[in-house]
Amino acid sequence: MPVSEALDHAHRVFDVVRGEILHASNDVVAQSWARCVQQHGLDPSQRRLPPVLGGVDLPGRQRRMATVIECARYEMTTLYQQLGDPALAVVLTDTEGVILHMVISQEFERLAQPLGLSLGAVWSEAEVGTNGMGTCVAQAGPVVVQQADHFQSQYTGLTCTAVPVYDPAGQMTAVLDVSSRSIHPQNHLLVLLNMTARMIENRLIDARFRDAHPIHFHSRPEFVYTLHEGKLVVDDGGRILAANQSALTQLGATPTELRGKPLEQVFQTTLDDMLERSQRAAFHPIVTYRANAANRFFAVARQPVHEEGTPRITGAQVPPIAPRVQPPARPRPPGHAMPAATFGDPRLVAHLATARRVVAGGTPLLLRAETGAGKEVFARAVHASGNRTGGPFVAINCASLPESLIESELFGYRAGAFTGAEKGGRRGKIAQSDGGTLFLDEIGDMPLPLQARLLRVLDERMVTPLGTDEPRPIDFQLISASHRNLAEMVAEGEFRQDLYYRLAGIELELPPLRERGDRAEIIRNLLVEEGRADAALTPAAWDLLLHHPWPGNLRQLHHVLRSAVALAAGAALGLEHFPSLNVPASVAAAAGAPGAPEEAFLSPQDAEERASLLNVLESQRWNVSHVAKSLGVSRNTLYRRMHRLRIPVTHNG
Ligand SMILES: Nc1ncnc2c1ncn2[C@@H]1O[C@H](COP(=O)(O)OP(=O)(O)OP(=O)(O)O)[C@@H](O)[C@H]1O
Repeated sequence: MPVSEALDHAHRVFDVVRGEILHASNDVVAQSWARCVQQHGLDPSQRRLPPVLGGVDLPGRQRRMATVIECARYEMTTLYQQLGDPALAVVLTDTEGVILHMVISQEFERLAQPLGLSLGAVWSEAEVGTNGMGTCVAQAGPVVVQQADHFQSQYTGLTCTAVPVYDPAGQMTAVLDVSSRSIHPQNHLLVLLNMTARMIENRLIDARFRDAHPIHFHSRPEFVYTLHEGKLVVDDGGRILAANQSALTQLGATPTELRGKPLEQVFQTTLDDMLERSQRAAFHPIVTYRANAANRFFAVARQPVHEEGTPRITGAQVPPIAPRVQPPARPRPPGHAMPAATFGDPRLVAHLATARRVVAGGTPLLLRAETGAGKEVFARAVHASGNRTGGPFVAINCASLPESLIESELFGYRAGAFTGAEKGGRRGKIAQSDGGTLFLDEIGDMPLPLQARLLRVLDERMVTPLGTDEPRPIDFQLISASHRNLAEMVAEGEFRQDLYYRLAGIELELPPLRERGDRAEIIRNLLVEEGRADAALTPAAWDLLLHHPWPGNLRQLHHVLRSAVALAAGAALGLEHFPSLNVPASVAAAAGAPGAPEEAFLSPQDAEERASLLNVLESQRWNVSHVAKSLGVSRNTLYRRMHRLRIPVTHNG
C-alpha cells in the first residue's frame, strides 16, 4: 500500500476510535480498533509483523493441541479442496492466535509468508491488531475482517474469515480461519467455516469419549445424523458427559448445566430404554420428549463407537485418536457399514467382479486411485461380498497417522508398554482384522522400517504385539490402496520391492469421478445418504455437478452436496448453493440461475468468448431471443454456441 493510503487508513482508524466518524464496516471492527489503541497501545501507521514462536514453543503447543489438530486436519483439507482456490489458506490457531496448522498452496505461501502467515506466527489482536484469527478470539465469535477492516495498513490486502472451535466442555479451544485476498462478501464462506467447525467439534467429542454412548437427536427427524443434529455422549450409567453446540442450543442449556446430569432429567426416558428402542427401530430415530416439557425430539442412542461391529471408520478420518462413525443420514444398523455405494460405471463393475474372484482365493488386492475416489468404499464392497463378510473390516490410513503411531496401531501393545499407552494395552489393527479384511489405505506412505515389519507379518501370518514376545497366528484378507504409483516408488527406492509384490497379488486402478459414467446415480445416492432423497436440482445445478472436474472426487462431491443441502434448507438445489465450485455470484444470482461450470475445460479463446456471451446474456436478462437478435444469429445457433461454451440454457431462454 502506498504511504499516503497507509496514512489515510491510520487516520480513519483513529477517527473511528475517537468516535469522530462512524465509518468502520461494523461494530465488531470498531470495537476491535478501540481495543487495539486503548488496551494494546498499537499504532495503525506502524508496520508490525506477528512474532513467530521459536525453539520448542511451537512443537510444544502442537503436542498439547494434538487431538484438536488431528481432528481438524482432515476437515481443513476437505474445506480447502471444496473452496478450490489456490489463492487462500485454511488456518488453525490456538486461543492465543498462534498458527498451529495450515493448508496452503506453495504459490500462496510465497505471497503470504512475508505478511506473517506461517506456522508459529502469533496473530493475536495484541500483536498485530484487528485480524480474523485474533479478533475471533477476542470477540469469542465468528468474524469477517475484510481488507481495510484490518488495523494495520500492511494487512489491508487480506480478507480473513474466522470462527471459533469449541471443545467438548464448551470452551473455545481453537480458531478456524480462511485468509485470502478476496474482495467479495464472505457470507457463504462463513457458513462453510461454521459447518467445518461443527464437524471438528463432533470429531473432538468422538475422540475424547470413545467409550461413551452417543445420542443423536433433533426436533426434526430428517436432521438426525446430519451436521445439524444435537449430540450428547452418555456414560454407561446414563450420565451426560458432553454435548455439541446444536445439543446445547436445542436443549437451551449450558455445558455446565448438562454435564453429569442423568439422561432422564433431560429426556423423558433412560439410556437403557433409548438404546433398546433404537435397536428395535433399526436405528431410525425414535420419539422422545424433553423432561418436564412437551417438546418432542427424535433420537437414536448407540453403543460406544469402538464397540459397534465394524463402524465406518476410515483411516483418513484420523484414527487412532479420533475414530468416528461417519454419521449416516439414512440410519443403518450397526455393523452394516456400507453406504449406498454406486458402482454403475462399466469399469468398476468389471473391477468388482475381478476383485471378488481374486479375494475368494485369498490373493492380496492393491487399489490405485486418486484421493477420495472411493478406494475404501470399493474395498468394503469387496469385503461385503466375500466369504469373510461375517468378519470385521478394519481400515487404517497410513498417511494420516504420525509415523510414531503406525506401529502401535498396526501391531498393538500390552498394558504399560510405554508412556502414554492406554491402561489396558491395545490390540493392534492386524489382530483386530482376524477373520476379516485389513484395509491399508495410502500404503505408499508407510515408512520403510515398518514396511519390513509388515512384510514379515504377511509372510508368517503371525503378529507379536508390542511389549510381548508371543507371536499370535492371524488370518486376514489384505486390501491395500494408494494414490501413488507403487511400482514407480519401488524404482525410486522409496518402497520395498518384496512388499510391493506381496501386496499387489492383483492391482486395480479405480477411475476418478470425472471419468465415471454413473455420476448422476452417485449424486442421487449421496442425496439419499444426506437424508434428502426428495431433493430437486435445477437444470443448471445438474449441469454444474455433472461437468465439474472434481479434483477431490467422490469425497469432494459428497461434501459439496452436504453443504448444498444445508444451505438450501429444504429448497431445490441451485447454483447459489454450490459456492465452493466457483460459480460467479452474478451468474448464480441471475434468474433461473444459469451456471458457469467448466471454464477450466475451455481454451483461452473459448473462455473469453464465453465471458463476453455471458455478459450479453446477463445484460439481456437471459432472454435468448433478444440476445440472438442482438448478435444477428438464429436462436438455434445461439443455443449451439451456449452448449459449446458450456453455458446452461435457462428456463426463460
Ligand atoms: N461408490 C460410491 N458410491 C457413492 N459414494 C461413494 C462411493 N465411493 C465413495 N463414495 C463417497 O466418497 C467418500 C470417499 O470415499 P472413500 O473413503 O472410499 O475414498 P478413498 O479413495 O478411500 O479416499 P482417500 O483417498 O481420502 O482415502 C465416501 O465417504 C462416500 O461419501
